[in-house]
Amino acid sequence: MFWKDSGGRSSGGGGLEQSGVGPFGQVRVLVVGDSGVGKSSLVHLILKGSSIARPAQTVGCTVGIKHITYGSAGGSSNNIISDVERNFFVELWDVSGHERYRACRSIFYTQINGVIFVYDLSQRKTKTNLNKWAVEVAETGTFSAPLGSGGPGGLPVPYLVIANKVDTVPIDGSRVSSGSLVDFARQWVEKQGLLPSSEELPLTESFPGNSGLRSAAKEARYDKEAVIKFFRMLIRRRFFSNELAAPSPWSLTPREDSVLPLETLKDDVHSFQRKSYSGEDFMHKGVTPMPAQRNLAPPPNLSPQQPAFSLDNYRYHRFSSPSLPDVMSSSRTSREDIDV
Ligand SMILES: Nc1nc2c(ncn2[C@@H]2O[C@H](COP(=O)(O)OP(=O)(O)OP(=O)(O)O)[C@@H](O)[C@H]2O)c(=O)[nH]1
Repeated sequence: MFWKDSGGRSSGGGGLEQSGVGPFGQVRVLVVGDSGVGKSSLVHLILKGSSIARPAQTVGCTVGIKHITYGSAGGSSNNIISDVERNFFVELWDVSGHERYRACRSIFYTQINGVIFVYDLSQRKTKTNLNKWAVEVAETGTFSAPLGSGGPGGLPVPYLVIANKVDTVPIDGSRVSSGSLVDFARQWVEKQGLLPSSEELPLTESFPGNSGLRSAAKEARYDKEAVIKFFRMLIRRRFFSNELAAPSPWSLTPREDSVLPLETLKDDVHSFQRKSYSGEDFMHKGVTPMPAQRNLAPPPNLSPQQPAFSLDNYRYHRFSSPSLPDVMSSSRTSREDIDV
């Protein structure tokens, strides 16, 4: 079988709700990146809440389904939509990074709502290769609820960049050998003290936005809350927003220091689902921002599109609790005309 559904059944394009409890709709998220960076391990972690010891190499594409609720159980009675927590499915399309599927994998790039780019923190080449992935998806894919402005390679949907295998990088920040000549040169230059930061060395085809999330899928560590928020943002855009053409809140330029703290997270989906969208929730479990994260002025640049998640993005995005009623009170939309 060229691809398999590993997690359940999708509800289709949406609107299948029955008395507020049935599935309401689905969003589709592509998970792409070079072979071996840990996509399947990460998807397994997102779906099951645990690591997988020996993931099989993906054949073509594997589709997993994550159940998410969206809405407020304690919503105001003046607001019909926010009174109900609705059920959604997030389809995670884990596309094989192996070269043998290059010619045909674009068949999986259909009606995409968002993209998760994964690279291996110890293999710099896998990061620079994300450009190629972005171009491939942008040029050959079809999209649902596209953005007004394009991201890397012209990608017209929100995206998230996850640097996996953080466990392979020494805590002091020095890099492990990647086997790449560019990395070797970078390490040499850094040792000479010629660069203030390793990220300053220009790389051809460097992927936009050096920040993003870090994970160690093998050790079951990732920023679960941020990933769930990404999914919820996609749900909001797909089903509850009329503002596709507006400047996107996730187009703000992230800062270098916006990588989120790693935590070992237990699978507490249900308790998380009951949380509100307050900005405080984003300050993960009492972790306060670094001094440099508190006082900076908002980044000025609104384009091109940048990864959806950074602390900056959370400060300005529309998930904050004051904006939620607006979102939820907007009529159901317009988005259904682009159903799969
Ligand atoms: N050290 C370490 N190894 C990891 C981590 N995540 C995944 N791996 C290992 O990396 C290898 C490849 O992982 P996969 O999840 O199959 O990678 P993939 O990106 O899905 O690969 P393809 O299916 O070929 O596209 C496996 O041996 C994993 O156990 C991690 O966080 N740290």
